[in-house]
Amino acid sequence: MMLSPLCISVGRAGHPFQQRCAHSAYSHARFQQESPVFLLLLDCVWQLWRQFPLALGFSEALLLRLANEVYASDYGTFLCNNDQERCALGVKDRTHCLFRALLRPAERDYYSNPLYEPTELAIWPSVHPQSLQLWRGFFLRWTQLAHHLEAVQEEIRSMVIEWARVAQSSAKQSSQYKSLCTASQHVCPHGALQAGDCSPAQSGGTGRCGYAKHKGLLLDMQPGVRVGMPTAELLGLLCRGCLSRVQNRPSCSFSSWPRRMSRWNNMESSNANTSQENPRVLITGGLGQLGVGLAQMLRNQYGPESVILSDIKKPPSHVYASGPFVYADVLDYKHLRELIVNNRITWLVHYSALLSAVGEANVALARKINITGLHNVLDLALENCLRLFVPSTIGAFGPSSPRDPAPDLCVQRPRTIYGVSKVHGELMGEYLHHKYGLDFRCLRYPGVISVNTPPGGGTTDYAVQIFHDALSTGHHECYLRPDTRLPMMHISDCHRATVEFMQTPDCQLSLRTYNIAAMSFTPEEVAQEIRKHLPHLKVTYNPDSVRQTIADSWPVRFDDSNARRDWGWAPAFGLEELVTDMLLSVRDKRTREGFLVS
Ligand SMILES: NC(=O)c1ccc[n+]([C@@H]2O[C@H](COP(=O)([O-])OP(=O)(O)OC[C@H]3O[C@@H](n4cnc5c(N)ncnc54)[C@H](O)[C@@H]3O)[C@@H](O)[C@H]2O)c1
Ligand SMILES: C[C@@H](O)[C@H](N)C(=O)O
Repeated sequence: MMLSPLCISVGRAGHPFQQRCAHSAYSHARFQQESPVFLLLLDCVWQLWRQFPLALGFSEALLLRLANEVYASDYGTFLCNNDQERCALGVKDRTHCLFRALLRPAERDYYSNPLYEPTELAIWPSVHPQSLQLWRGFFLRWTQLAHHLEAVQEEIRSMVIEWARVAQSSAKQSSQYKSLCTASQHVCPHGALQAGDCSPAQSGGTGRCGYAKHKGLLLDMQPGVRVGMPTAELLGLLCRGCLSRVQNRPSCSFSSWPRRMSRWNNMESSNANTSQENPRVLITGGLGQLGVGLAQMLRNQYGPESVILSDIKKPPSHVYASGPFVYADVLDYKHLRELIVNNRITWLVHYSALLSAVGEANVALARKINITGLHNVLDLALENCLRLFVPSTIGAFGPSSPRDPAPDLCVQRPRTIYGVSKVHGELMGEYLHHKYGLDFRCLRYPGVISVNTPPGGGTTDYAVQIFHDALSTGHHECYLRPDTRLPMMHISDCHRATVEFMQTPDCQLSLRTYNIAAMSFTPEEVAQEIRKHLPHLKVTYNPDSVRQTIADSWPVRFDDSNARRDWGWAPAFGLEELVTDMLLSVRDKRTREGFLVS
């Protein structure tokens, strides 16, 4: 702890403890030199501790102990004004040192912060008056409150110990973990919940399983563990959905939980309820290549009425007949808000965007839809406590990014407005997640290959068109060079990844933005694979400079190991399966629509 030597100095440097507090804060007499400077220091440290509960290695209990010891102590640590006085009186020989006592293992354990996460990063406390709070643990220590503080600390400690124990028996645990963490089975100690959200704390709830993670703390209780009231309160604190209830409870000593969560204090979390029910999903830009199929997959799981497709264009009749559709322009904030409120939306999937090639042709519009539209959606998600999914893309990387493979975290300097807007989306979402707890989730999709809805003007579109050409004219003119390798994915893998990711409990996510990968091929390789079925396919190459430049700046492969590890991502389609499926589906579609099939 660094303090300005001009203001305060601590310990050996010679803070005059005797003058400042010898006559005790409990006495009515006041001497000229008396001043609770050390107490002020402790209060400052407590403010830091409160704003950054994971950043300091000690607990509030240590600060309270020091605050007491400085006025009335069995130890000699705070006696006298300086070393000279202490030597003259033989304080060191005739008394015991408090700090040595505090370093004994039992004491050390007791005063350590079980939530402590070492980090290299500097912490920047807020010094706004509204950020500074009354140190209730000290100033109201004779009231009921203090007892709860201890109880909660004890609960945290025992849960951390329990977690360490459980983590050790990992083989059995990991399979249990996987199965228990699937959304349908996920139940927290407060009652049933899914997808990582939490219902309001209920006293004495019995957890069939319990998962709570708040910034690195994973609490994992065995099925059948009886959870006492303080645990339920604690878990309530650690789970976003419960914050409002618990923080407003006067007996809860954590009423001063970090400021960054204060947004949740003032509102009833809709997720608290909805986590027990099916989500209610709104998809923006839903009539593009990806929206209709995703809606179908979600409707199969949650019922047709639970998913609303929206877009600014007229839906084809089969889409209109398949479930709710509404007109929604992402640039119209008020209307979007009305839709979200009136339909009690809990998940928002934000698909509206101009893709890479179209975006370059109309930068102003791309900026508006991809950035202004995104801001509207982020604000609405935050306001209404929605789980927000925003797709990103291989296009979020640029020529200075590692290309083979591109990891989740690396330099991102895309050269398209599309890519820039996507990086902006990733960063804004993550920022709001870290600052306000927004449940932001983002997958970087590869080029997606589908049959039913044509792609909306991207650089990877050739990989869809080639199948249609192969089955119609037998000739495809490719706008990319034959050796342009890009990550690609079958649409059903893309939808499955999205749904699985959305259902993953918060506690399993170590990132908010993940790469997902399935395969990576060049135009020549996909043509070769198609020729195994249609040997007559002819492909000519006429590279388009805009799209070729874009493709050359993108990764050739994605590293998706984090997605595989954290939430079990695994693609079902490789190139061979993709080609077989695409040829079948395109043939079917063309036949149904009365087109010639070669
Ligand atoms: N398709 C892919 O290969 C791919 C790959 C990576 C990421 N993505 C991302 O997935 C999302 C969906 O992609 P897609 O392929 O379905 O895109 P798409 O271009 O096919 O569809 C986008 C939809 O947004 C709609 N839209 C445009 N302006 C709008 C506005 N103002 N308000 C509401 N809607 C508006 C369009 O009408 C269109 O239906 C996009 O964000 C895209 O960046 C797609
Ligand atoms: C890759 C993806 O973002 C989109 N298909 C595009 O090419 O723009």
